[in-house]
Amino acid sequence: MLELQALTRRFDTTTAVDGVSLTVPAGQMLGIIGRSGAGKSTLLRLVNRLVEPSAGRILAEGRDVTALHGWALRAWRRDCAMVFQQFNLVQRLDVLTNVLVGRLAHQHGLRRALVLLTGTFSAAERAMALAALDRFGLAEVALQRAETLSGGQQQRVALCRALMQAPRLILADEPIASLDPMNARAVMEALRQVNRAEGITVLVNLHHLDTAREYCDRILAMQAGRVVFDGRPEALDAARVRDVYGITEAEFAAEAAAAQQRAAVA
Ligand SMILES: Nc1ncnc2c1ncn2[C@@H]1O[C@H](COP(=O)(O)OP(=O)(O)OP(=O)(O)O)[C@@H](O)[C@H]1O
Repeated sequence: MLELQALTRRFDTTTAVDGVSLTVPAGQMLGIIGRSGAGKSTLLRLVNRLVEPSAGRILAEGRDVTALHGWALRAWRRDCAMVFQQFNLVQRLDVLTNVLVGRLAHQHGLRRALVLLTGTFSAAERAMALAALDRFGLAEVALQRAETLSGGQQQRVALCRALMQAPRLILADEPIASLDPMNARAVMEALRQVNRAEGITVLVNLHHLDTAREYCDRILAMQAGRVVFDGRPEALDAARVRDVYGITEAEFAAEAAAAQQRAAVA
């Protein structure tokens, strides 16, 4: 179970996340929605401490994550795999190696240095990476350079890399914002599969309400750093959207489409 207690992050005059309190049961698929600048990315990055809180606490199974440092913080970050909007693969490397990179989180000291220098992973690790790729229909492209793959394929490779960390939590920051609808669907299906099959908790930032409704157990809507809705997807109907955001669902969707277009050309 993940618990956020009055979590706050300020950047100069902006309060990106403003006193967010929330409990996420293990195995939940939580969709976080909000207009641009609502604080979604900052919230995710607070969870794995890529961004440090200005105030508040994060607890994981009762343990104070906010107080961790050194190896314990590294172990927490390994528990929280991150999936990014732009995939963040090494384009000139082959797909299999990109996936194996996720395993580096489990290597330390001399062994890690050796792997980094020589790129030699064990047969067991390579088999694990291939199995992950195979699960998402990507085994055939394992030896191709990442740059030869479509965006949707690249994002699924990034998910395989995340799984190599053997995470407890996946933090997916706008994972489908740069993808066309078909690829977006494939990536959301893959995320759901991982959530359902392994019971990995997923926190996923989304621009599209419909996607959040279709795939998530629960939706958190943010506005100006605050939680303005937290509940079952079906409770966030058109009337509630208007209530919460002061715009219609169609306007919300149009904004999301514009954001998606900006992401695609970025
Ligand atoms: N490193 C930073 N320095 C200064 N301001 C920041 C920083 N990161 C985020 N912010 C500000 O905090 C607010 C929330 O940003 P955040 O990226 O978390 O929102 P978001 O909901 O993810 O938006 P988007 O959907 O556009 O990615 C914004 O006003 C943003 O400009």
